[in-house]
Amino acid sequence: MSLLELDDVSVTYRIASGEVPAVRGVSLTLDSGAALGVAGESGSGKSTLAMALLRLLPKDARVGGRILLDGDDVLAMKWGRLRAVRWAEASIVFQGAQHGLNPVRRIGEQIAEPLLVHNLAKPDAARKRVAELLEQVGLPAWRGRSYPHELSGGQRQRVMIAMALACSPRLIIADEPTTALDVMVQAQVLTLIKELVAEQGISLIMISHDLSVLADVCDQLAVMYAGRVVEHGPSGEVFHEARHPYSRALAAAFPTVGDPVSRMAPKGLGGDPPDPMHLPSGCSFHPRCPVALDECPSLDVELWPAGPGRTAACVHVRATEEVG
Ligand SMILES: Nc1ncnc2c1ncn2[C@@H]1O[C@H](COP(=O)(O)OP(=O)(O)OP(=O)(O)O)[C@@H](O)[C@H]1O
Repeated sequence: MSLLELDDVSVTYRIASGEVPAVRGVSLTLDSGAALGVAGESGSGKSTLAMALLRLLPKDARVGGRILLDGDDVLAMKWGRLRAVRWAEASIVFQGAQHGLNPVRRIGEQIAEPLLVHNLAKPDAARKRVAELLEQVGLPAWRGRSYPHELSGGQRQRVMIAMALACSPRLIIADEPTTALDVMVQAQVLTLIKELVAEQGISLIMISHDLSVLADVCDQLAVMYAGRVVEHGPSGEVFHEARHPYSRALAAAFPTVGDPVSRMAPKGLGGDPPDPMHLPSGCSFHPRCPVALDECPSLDVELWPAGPGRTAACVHVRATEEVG
């Protein structure tokens, strides 16, 4: 059984001027110990999807479809069960660690908190576990007595990872975990995440707009555009031989891990991502697509088979696979 199964998941935000369909019909699975990367430009729905997984969305968000964590229906969970699942079974590392830490409490107390709150350790055992966790993320145990402002950005992000690991979750969701860091520190934190996944058998969902970072860390990649998955498959293949023109543009935008141009629009793509309240007809990507056909504005796109273990939502893929 998969650790996580998303079946036709959609998220719509209700705002004063109408409804924002931020995530549309996403179906994905994640096996135990596997790492899935979710890529896409700003606004493609990546963070909304991540937050939906642990029901962390604001009240104005309506979630549809099914999210199964170890066979348990997350959307139907009672509050008490959901609290236990967060941290103890699955935890999230957000970007910009400085905002996730309490500035007036010592690092060690903050790492110990989930252990104590979930009754997973008594204070003495929690102290030992904090020292162990700090070492695991490459920080000396005495750092537990520091305050967040005494640490660098990279060290703070390591602390956030230690917090996420505290209750030994089976799944970590990392939302742009290295975006706020400089290139060298970014590479160190990525290496740490890779080691944790490989050595501790933790499953990972990593979100980034940088396909090269995801390809480096993850086994599988899902590329999102305008709330939909437009390509999915083994990460090396999606990165090096993308079948969807949008994934190709994303891959070309980030040739090396940690490229500082990472906030720029994908190379070769004109225009901006569409406003979700006014999505283009047919394939949402057609107004920016360099290989669009006359039929694309009225095409009913879906994820078509694009080779072994791969799918892509592009008319060219459908045509090739039909012929092949
Ligand atoms: N609370 C909210 N209320 C209304 N709309 C929202 C809300 N949060 C996000 N959105 C909209 O949902 C869409 C998806 O946003 P989301 O933050 O999930 O994208 P993203 O791919 O994670 O982008 P980024 O990389 O910039 O974080 C965007 O159009 C965004 O404006």
